[in-house]
Amino acid sequence: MFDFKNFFNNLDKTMVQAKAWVLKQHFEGFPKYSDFELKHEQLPELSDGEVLVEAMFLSVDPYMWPFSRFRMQPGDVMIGTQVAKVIQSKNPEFPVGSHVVGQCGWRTHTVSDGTSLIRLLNDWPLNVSFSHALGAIGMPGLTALYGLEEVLAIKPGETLLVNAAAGAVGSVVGQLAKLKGCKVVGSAGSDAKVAYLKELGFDHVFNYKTVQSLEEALKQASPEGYDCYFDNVGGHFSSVALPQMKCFGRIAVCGGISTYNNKEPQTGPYPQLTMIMKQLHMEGFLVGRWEHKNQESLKRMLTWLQEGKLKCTEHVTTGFDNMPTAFMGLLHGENMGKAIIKV
Ligand SMILES: NC(=O)C1=CN([C@@H]2O[C@H](COP(=O)(O)OP(=O)(O)OC[C@H]3O[C@@H](n4cnc5c(N)ncnc54)[C@H](OP(=O)(O)O)[C@@H]3O)[C@@H](O)[C@H]2O)C=CC1
Ligand SMILES: CCCCC/C=C\CC(=O)/C=C/C=C/C=C\[C@@H](O)CCCC(=O)O
Repeated sequence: MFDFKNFFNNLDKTMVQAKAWVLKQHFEGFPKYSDFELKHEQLPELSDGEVLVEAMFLSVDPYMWPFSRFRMQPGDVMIGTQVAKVIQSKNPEFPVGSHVVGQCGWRTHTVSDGTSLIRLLNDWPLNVSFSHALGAIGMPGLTALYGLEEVLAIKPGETLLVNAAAGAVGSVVGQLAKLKGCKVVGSAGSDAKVAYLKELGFDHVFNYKTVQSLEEALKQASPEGYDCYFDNVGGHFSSVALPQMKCFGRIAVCGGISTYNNKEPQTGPYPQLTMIMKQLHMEGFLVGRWEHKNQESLKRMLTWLQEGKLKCTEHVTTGFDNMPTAFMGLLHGENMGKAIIKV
């Protein structure tokens, strides 16, 4: 006689209840709560080679806006990276209790076959939060490092301008530039962020939302202009910053967050004449271009962190159900440092 009671009892134990945030419809302008939908799902028992990971920390990033438009369809689970713990395993490379970082999306639990999507966080220092694998010791930190070294090739004594400077990428950009012996000018959207950046050692910082004139603020910060510009914001800010570049200046186009929420494309002064007259070099980049360097680069970043040369600040939102809130908060500039969700 088949023991249905035992079967269903065991079935519940092996089938994990997971939650996932899906994109209900594409964002039109600034994201709204109604653009997201929380789904519940039962995950199947593991097959050989698979692991079940449970999210500990999840990242919200600006790229999720543009990437959702180009990489996702309504109904897809929101893209994103998380730090997770292996809670069930049929893959000897990922023992239960190990920690991973992976592009699992906005999910509480994920079944993975252990391929490229997840990476073991082996030998992670006990005194360093795993969450930093989503920030300074992860994709944003690498973005800062590669933008400075590979794109700008910044040299000691040069003057760097960085906007969104109190954020995950910008705050690392400024600190690394200081380590490289540069003068660093940063902009951010609150007085608290300005104070934080001055504590980090930025030479000059201003609140772009409250200055009388952005042009004057840039001139006062560096009357002789800028050798390098690490652009996270684009739009009007960059239109004003470009004419203040020194001749042969270099611009790393990292992001354009001032434009992501626009329903209509922004138009502004065209850069060509300024670029010709000042013989500027402007280069867009994606952090994945140097993936082959990530292992050595992450070791360098971790060393600077442990030596106290790199400070990592996080803006923590608690609760998986608050992911849309954290994401929209990021786009509103509510975060100082790396925006993460602690489950
Ligand atoms: N090219 C690449 O490979 C990568 C690019 N990026 C880009 O780098 C930039 C920074 O990313 P990240 O550090 O993760 O994010 P941040 O942690 O810096 O958070 C975003 C910040 O952008 C600022 N911001 C938001 N909306 C606007 C606006 N309308 N105008 C001006 N500033 C705004 C806010 O700070 P504030 O208080 O200053 O307004 C906000 O805190 C983004 O543009 C992102 O797309 C990130 C990773 C990889
Ligand atoms: C496809 C349009 C790209 C527009 C670029 C906009 C912003 C730049 C930016 O923020 C880039 C971020 C890059 C992140 C890279 C790696 C990952 O952690 C995200 C991977 C997402 C994916 O590939 O699915």
